[in-house]
Amino acid sequence: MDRIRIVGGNELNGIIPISGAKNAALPLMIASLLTSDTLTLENVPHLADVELLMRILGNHGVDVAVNGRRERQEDGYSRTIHFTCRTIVDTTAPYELVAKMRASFWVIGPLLAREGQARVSLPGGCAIGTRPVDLFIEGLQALGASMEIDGGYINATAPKGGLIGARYVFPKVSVGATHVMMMAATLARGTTVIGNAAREPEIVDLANCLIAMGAKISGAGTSTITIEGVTSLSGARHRVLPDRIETGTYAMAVAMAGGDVTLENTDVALLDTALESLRRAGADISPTASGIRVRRNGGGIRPVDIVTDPFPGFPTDLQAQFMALMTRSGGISHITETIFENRFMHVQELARLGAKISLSGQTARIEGVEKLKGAPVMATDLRASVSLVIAGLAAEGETLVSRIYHLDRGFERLEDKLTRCGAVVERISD
Ligand SMILES: CC(=O)N[C@H]1[C@@H](OP(=O)(O)OP(=O)(O)OC[C@H]2O[C@@H](n3ccc(=O)[nH]c3=O)[C@H](O)[C@@H]2O)O[C@H](CO)[C@@H](O)[C@@H]1O
Ligand SMILES: C=C(OP(=O)(O)O)C(=O)O
Repeated sequence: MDRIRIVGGNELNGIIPISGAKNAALPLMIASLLTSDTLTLENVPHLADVELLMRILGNHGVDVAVNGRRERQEDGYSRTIHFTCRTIVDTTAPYELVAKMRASFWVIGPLLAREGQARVSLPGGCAIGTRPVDLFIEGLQALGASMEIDGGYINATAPKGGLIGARYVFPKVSVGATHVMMMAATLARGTTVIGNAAREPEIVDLANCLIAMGAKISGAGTSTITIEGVTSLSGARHRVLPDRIETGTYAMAVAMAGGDVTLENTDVALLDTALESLRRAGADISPTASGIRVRRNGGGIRPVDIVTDPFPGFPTDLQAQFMALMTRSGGISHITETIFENRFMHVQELARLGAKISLSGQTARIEGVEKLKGAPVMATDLRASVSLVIAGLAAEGETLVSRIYHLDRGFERLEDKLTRCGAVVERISD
């Protein structure tokens, strides 16, 4: 199994191109199930999750054509991909595929809206909490669907004549359930109003693509989204928005290792809260014409407390990376995780590098240390894995990160992007 070897101690200097967002590309690809025309997506990152979703969509009858591969290598292998689903050939999403990636469960919305039925396995995904699907069930029930759990699958059936628009207020903010409800409602009869909707930029990106396909949606990016159902959607061409989690991850890597890096093809507005926390920690951050310049020269890392929250709060997907940074701060910081109850799997691995972290409920107390020392580590989820890479950049000697298939789910050309900025990072294939 591949591992990543990092020799710490080098500053990062140069340019890192930011890829299209995994968490936008996935729902956008799924939206191709809503139309018999071609949906063309530009800036699709080359990631294991994207490849897997292509297979899952193929199973439902989506024809996938890739072009533009490596058309601009500097942009990070982003590809333009055409998705065409003339007819849905299978409304079942099997366990073998859905168990590997949680977002694949989201096909339930378009399948139900277009075909009136779906049989979708209960999902898997990163091991960061129990991650139930009650909100999806309640939301789709509000649109008139009958939802039954049978043998690990959800059998969903729309009323005769299709889903019916309704007003539904989520009892808790959910990104996935908002994506699904929004997609399902585009083809429902009448108007749907989603209350307490997720406001993440990826929701806005999906809404913009659906609008380009002919959907009538207003309010995406606020907590109330209104969707007026239409009878059919057409094809469209849409560019996937920049990955704000990848952006924040590299910004934290620079803050950790020191240096001066410009993150290209991204936007400060996508991660205000996280960048503000980084500024308080001592990084110098400024917007450029096409991205963000991050610097930390000389000064130490200051301790900063954070609490994760739905957008526009501090993203849970950057919590592990920020914790890695705080292990080298000049004091004590606290990190509280409010989204996922089991998202501290990186704590014991960071401890192998010499970090001093104690946990009390959902809060970690991090006592900054003078130095970290390289060690073999492994991670059990995507963002935890990259937090170990960040720690390794500042650790003395060699850090070997195993189980890096997690990293390949969400970081395009990670070792290449870091190496070009002066880090010593290499993939070892055993
Ligand atoms: C592919 C993708 O975009 N994944 C992101 C998405 O995951 P995902 O969409 O799975 O996360 P949600 O926003 O749905 O989860 C938020 C919270 O709601 C809970 N919940 C969710 C659904 C439900 O039916 N019942 C329920 O209780 C979850 O267990 C969690 O505690 O948003 C998360 C929160 O920003 C990110 O960490 C993930 O990277
Ligand atoms: C948790 C994540 O992904 P998923 O929702 O697919 O498990 C993530 O992107 O950090």
